[in-house]
Amino acid sequence: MTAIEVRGLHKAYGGRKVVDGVSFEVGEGEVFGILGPNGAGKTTTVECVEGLRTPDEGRVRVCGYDPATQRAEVTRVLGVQLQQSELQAKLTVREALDLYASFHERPADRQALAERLGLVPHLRTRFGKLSGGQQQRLFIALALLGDPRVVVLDELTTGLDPRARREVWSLVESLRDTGVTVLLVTHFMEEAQRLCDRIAVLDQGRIAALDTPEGLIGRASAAKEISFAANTPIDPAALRSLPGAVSVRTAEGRTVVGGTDETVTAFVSLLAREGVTAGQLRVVDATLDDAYLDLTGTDPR
Ligand SMILES: Nc1ncnc2c1ncn2[C@@H]1O[C@H](COP(=O)(O)OP(=O)(O)OP(=O)(O)O)[C@@H](O)[C@H]1O
Repeated sequence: MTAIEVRGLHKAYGGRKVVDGVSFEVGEGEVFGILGPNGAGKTTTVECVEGLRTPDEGRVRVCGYDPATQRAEVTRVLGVQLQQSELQAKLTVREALDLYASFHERPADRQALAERLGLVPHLRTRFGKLSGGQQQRLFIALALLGDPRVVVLDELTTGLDPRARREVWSLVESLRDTGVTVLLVTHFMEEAQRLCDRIAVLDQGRIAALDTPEGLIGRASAAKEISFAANTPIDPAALRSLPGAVSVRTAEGRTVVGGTDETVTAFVSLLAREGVTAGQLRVVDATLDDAYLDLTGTDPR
């Protein structure tokens, strides 16, 4: 079943189009990522899904309900991660859980949720005294209080240290295991690659690509990168003419050739033929970063 449907979504601010014909569907139980440079229209898109913005044009449905006109129904099925500033510093974790539970007709079991998210030792701690990772765990708990079928997480791990980020990732993985559908907006490639079943890359209000992480990586112009420091110079033209080679550049005394498996084999033969020794030779596979850069021409960080 389709959990989220977005079809032909358009939104402009003051005559400037920021979402320009975005369409995607998220299946039940899927973790769907939205990636894109600053200002690409990611938040505007998810805010239309949440019912916080009204589309100028297009169809948006969450579990079959229209967020613009069926707010009560959408609130029952959708959980939204709050932004940090929306909680008062003096509110304790328990008070926050009680307050947000009161917004729902049939709230989830607060104690079980607190246990699942490791919040039990912090129930009496004020929000302002929680670490960044603990605050994010509380935001996830609040998003889950209505026992939602769909959760929207927008830049969930921005500002967290690597350990806290990994902790939050495990929580999202455990959400997936319970069959909850997740719409995740992120700037982190590693996060998208690890958590998402499929990813839409948004660029200037349009979907530049929509695929699995592996599918997107396969679209990088160079599937392999050979990097080395040669003991004698190699003619760049010879490297460029290697079969499958798409790029040759030098960086910090090293030469980097982008290409395919075929390029790697031909490169090794070239070294043997020319009697060149390549020091610190490395061959690495393309990553989601490479694919993202090729698709958007911008660095994700
Ligand atoms: N209420 C608003 N009024 C006018 N312009 C807005 C409004 N909200 C967003 N914008 C503009 O619309 C564009 C898209 O913003 P949006 O927040 O959707 O992008 P984003 O992809 O989420 O960006 P970021 O990664 O920086 O959060 C930006 O140029 C932003 O300045």
